[in-house]
Amino acid sequence: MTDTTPRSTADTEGAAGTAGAAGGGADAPLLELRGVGKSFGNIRALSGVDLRVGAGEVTCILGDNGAGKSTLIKILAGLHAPTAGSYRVDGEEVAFASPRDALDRGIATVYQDLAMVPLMPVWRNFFLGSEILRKVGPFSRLDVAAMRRITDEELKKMGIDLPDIDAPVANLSGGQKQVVAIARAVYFGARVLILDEPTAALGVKQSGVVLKYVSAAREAGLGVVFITHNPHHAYMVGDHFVILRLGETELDAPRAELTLGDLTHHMAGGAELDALEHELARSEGPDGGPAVPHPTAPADGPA
Ligand SMILES: Nc1ncnc2c1ncn2[C@@H]1O[C@H](COP(=O)(O)OP(=O)(O)OP(=O)(O)O)[C@@H](O)[C@H]1O
Repeated sequence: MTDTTPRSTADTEGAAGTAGAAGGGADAPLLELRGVGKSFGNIRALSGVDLRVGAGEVTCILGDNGAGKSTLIKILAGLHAPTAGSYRVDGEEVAFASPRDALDRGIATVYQDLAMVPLMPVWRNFFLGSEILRKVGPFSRLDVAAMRRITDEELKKMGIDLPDIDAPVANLSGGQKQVVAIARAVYFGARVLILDEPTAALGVKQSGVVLKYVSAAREAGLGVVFITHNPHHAYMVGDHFVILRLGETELDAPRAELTLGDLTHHMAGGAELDALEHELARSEGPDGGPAVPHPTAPADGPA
């Protein structure tokens, strides 16, 4: 199931070079966290988290509110430094000082707000912050033709056919916006895509569109970290699953060891849910009826 083929010769050389230098070995994962923790003063947001993300692999991080997902993303993206454990890229330990450092190593994060300017055209958003310029006499001008052409080509490469790349991004559906953001990250050299709940605000059909491109990114050999609340979405594309609860790893398993039912059960509370079921079963009477009458049950005897 897992394809560890690097995307390009450049990737192979880069990965092998740094991994070799750090003693990580040629088969070092793209990303690896070992025993990572993060505290904010007395608040421990994450503790003892391990994570490995390989090329051509989708690792899903699931968890309820407050589980530590955002903190984990921020560590991976170079926004937070971990307060415990180690972070390795291509087998080499890193200490990112900023998201720019992470981007330079090919780690791109697509946040829920997508960092797009709604009223600007699709192509302009595609190149936002990395515009192509051309010299006109002593001046530099935006090379609109080149940016339009590349945007169109890159979207088509990912199988995205937008009717009009001159339309403002605000006109796109939520799913299309996510997909444009993914294509943009891939074009600018992402080897690892971190997707922050990309389907959270979407309906079934639009979620399907996004999940299709998560798969496409995997097929292109990228490592994908897919953060979600939704076990159904995770199971459709995931190769590996990590569930966080209150900052700790509750489950860490490859797809082969887990059914969708298991994943849903764990997300719904796992052991806590079992204990609740057990308690509810115990409150049933010997004949299977409730030992304590249900509040809406009619009282015995004359009214
Ligand atoms: N900058 C911060 N300062 C103090 N506490 C923080 C900070 N960031 C996160 N926390 C705490 O760390 C814990 C984990 O938060 P985090 O936002 O990572 O969870 P989450 O899984 O992303 O939740 P949600 O799905 O609700 O966004 C929470 O208890 C939160 O209050």
